[in-house]
Amino acid sequence: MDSSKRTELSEIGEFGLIDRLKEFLPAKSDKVIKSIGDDAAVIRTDENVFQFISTDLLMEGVHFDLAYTPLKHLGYKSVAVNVSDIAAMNGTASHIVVGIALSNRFSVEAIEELYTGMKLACDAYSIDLVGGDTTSSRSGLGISVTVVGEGREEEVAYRSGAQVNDLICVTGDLGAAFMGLQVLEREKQVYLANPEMQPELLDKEYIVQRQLRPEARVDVIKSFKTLGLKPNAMIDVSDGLASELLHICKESNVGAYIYEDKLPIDPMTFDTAREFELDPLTIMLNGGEDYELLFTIPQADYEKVRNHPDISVIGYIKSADEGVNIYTKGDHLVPVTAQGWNHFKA
Ligand SMILES: Nc1ncnc2c1ncn2[C@@H]1O[C@H](COP(=O)(O)OP(=O)(O)OP(=O)(O)O)[C@@H](O)[C@H]1O
Ligand SMILES: Cc1ncc(C[n+]2csc(CCOP(=O)(O)O)c2C)c(N)n1
Ligand SMILES: [Mg+2]
Repeated sequence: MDSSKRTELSEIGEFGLIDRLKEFLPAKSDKVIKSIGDDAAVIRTDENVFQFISTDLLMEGVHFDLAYTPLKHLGYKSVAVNVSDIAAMNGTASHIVVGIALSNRFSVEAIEELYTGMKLACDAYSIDLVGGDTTSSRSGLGISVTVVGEGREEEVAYRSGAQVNDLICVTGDLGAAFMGLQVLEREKQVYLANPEMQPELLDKEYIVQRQLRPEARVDVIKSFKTLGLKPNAMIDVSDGLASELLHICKESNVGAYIYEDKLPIDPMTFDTAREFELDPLTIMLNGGEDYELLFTIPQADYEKVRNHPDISVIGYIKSADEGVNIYTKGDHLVPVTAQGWNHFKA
């Protein structure tokens, strides 16, 4: 690392920074099967049992706004987003440790509310919270969760495993969490302008809940086992479909074609996007925080997913020289660019 030169974080963005750290920190032990660069690190523990480790930090003002985020939901979400990274490896989460940075603006009851949400998530995902760290903060609430899990060697799905001609699949629907956030921000502004006004959230329940209390798709991971399906590559959608597809293509050294008319969107997300004069396609591609799974499977496995209610086939893996493109409804072929969430990028 050249420390005589000053490079702005905004020049390289979050992913450029991670690439540099990855170069700087090659793994020493041959037990490290996958170091920096996937949804979780993969460590060999036993002959064919692999352990996963991943961590996610949630910062007030960046990841949540306490003006409209109930602490119980926040506790649930901070666990769910971590479990999601283990699911993205086709693994099973087992334990978490939790660090919290607090100011004395929080009461003991408020912190118990946060932990009630975490406990609910631990129960829902059958994991145990086994430790953590507590510190004071002068700049808002911070929640750091580290999760460990495991999986069998032959079942692990890396970002790097996509093969030319694979089908590209995504679970659930896209863009709902982003539109939920827009609604919450709008209601916050209305409230600030006139505290007498009641928030109008009743008809937006689904998308608001997708923002405040997302679920990790462990249900889909379980159904892979029942279906006898092992994705060639997988990632969870935290920064937006476009960004995650580009990660899979970069790591697998392949290209991709996806189809706008195959992308799954809930009618409430679509209608709310229109209400906000936003393009539903942009929201589906770049919204972020969906915590759905994006994965690729061999074409021979099509029958296994064809009638699955929670899986959409959205395109094909192509060779790298074909690029990563989307066929829009007007039949235009447009390059997919990552305009989703990227810490530091303007
Ligand atoms: N500060 C860091 N130091 C070392 N490795 C890092 C750092 N930040 C991220 N990484 C690693 O970079 C890879 C990609 O991280 P990233 O946070 O983009 O993935 P993710 O956890 O799937 O996404 P998200 O944070 O949106 O859930 C992971 O292997 C992660 O462990
Ligand atoms: C108050 C507030 N502002 C913005 C957002 C949106 N947001 C924050 S982090 C992130 C991507 C995932 O983060 P990471 O990559 O760190 O896991 C997104 C889409 C929000 N939820 N709340
Ligand atoms: Mg991830």
